[in-house]
Amino acid sequence: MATRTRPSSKRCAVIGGSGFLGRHLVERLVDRGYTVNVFDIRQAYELPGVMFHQGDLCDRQALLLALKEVSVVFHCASPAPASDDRALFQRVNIDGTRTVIQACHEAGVQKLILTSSASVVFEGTDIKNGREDLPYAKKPIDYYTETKIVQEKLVLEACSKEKGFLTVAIRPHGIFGPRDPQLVPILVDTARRGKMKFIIGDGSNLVDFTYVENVVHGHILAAEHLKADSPLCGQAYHITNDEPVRFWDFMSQILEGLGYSAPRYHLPYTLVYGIALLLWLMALVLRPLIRIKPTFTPMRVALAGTHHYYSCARAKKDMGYQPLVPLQEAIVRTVESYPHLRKGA
Ligand SMILES: NC(=O)c1ccc[n+]([C@@H]2O[C@H](COP(=O)([O-])OP(=O)(O)OC[C@H]3O[C@@H](n4cnc5c(N)ncnc54)[C@H](O)[C@@H]3O)[C@@H](O)[C@H]2O)c1
Ligand SMILES: CC(C)CCC[C@@H](C)[C@H]1CC[C@H]2C3=C(CC[C@]12C)[C@@]1(C)CC[C@H](O)[C@@H](C(=O)O)[C@@H]1CC3
Repeated sequence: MATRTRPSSKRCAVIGGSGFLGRHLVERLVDRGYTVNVFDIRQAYELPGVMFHQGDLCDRQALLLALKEVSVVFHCASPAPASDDRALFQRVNIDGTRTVIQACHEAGVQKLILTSSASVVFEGTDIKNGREDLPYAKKPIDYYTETKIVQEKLVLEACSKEKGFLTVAIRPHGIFGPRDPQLVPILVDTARRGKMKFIIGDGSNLVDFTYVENVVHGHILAAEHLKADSPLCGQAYHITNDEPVRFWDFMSQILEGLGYSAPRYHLPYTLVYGIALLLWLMALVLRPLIRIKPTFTPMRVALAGTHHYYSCARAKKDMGYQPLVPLQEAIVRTVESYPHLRKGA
């Protein structure tokens, strides 16, 4: 059992703090006067006022060192969705989150803020202005989503006013911004391979894309509003840009901003989804022999061809959330941040 010293409310830990969202969160926390411990399997940068602890979150002893005298923990670590590795997701998102909760108890942590995902309720059919009371997906499309559901339940069920351990889950959707290793790089790579010529479906589907600084703002508000007498205890909150946009308009704006052509030709949604499912099954069967990573996974096709946007009214009401950066400005800032991905660069 770790020896407890009184934690300061401005001392926090960010698990996954070397990642895209984690690093933006760490930078903002430092600006706001927090002392930050980063816990991650890799150290990606150095920052004054930030102490790095390298380790696997499944290792309780390693975690305990990073949680010493910490009162607030942000848990935003996860394997990348593209890894599609069931055992890894199970180990990190489920078993590892149990370990995080246990280590928080042992270290005397008072608040745990989990980065969940709005996808926990998405199973490939339209969601329009979805609220947090939508049921969890009964048939999640991929392992990532399957384990994010269990992870969120574990964290919310651990909330206990009696034990003085408060938890909340933030559900962002489609995070984008500078240094994102997923959305823009995958999009550009697909365009460079000549595969971004087609619009899946009729192109009218509305979705949420959320600028990383708004997601960070939602996390910090949640941490600061999470109190024993607040409605946040044990609840999930959507954090979005509150400006649903046509999926294909958003993609086209990023592509054209970087000098690539926007997709023009339409393909029927069911056809592309069927092909993606077939490719995914083939990749699964061949996995012991060869590792194939299809670009058009069933999850990506579902996200590209359906409506999925969420209401953030609960976050506005309970924690005074408002997006700080509007969508158009966010797109401009994002495009400018990727000069190395411009066509011809
Ligand atoms: N990117 C999005 O669009 C999006 C949307 C909704 C929710 N989320 C969630 O936000 C969180 C952050 O995502 P991101 O996009 O910044 O991903 P990211 O891959 O950039 O960051 C994840 C970090 O977790 C670390 N990590 C992974 N396994 C670990 C382990 N076993 N122990 C310690 N550290 C480990 C990685 O090293 C990485 O630095 C994740 O929980 C993700 O599920 C992301
Ligand atoms: C190949 C094309 C059809 C699409 C190319 C762009 C995609 C790589 C992105 C478009 C929407 C993105 C997205 C995610 C990953 C990258 C995209 C598929 C998530 C699945 C990442 C994990 C998050 O938890 C999801 C969320 O709920 O926010 C993301 C949803 C959007």
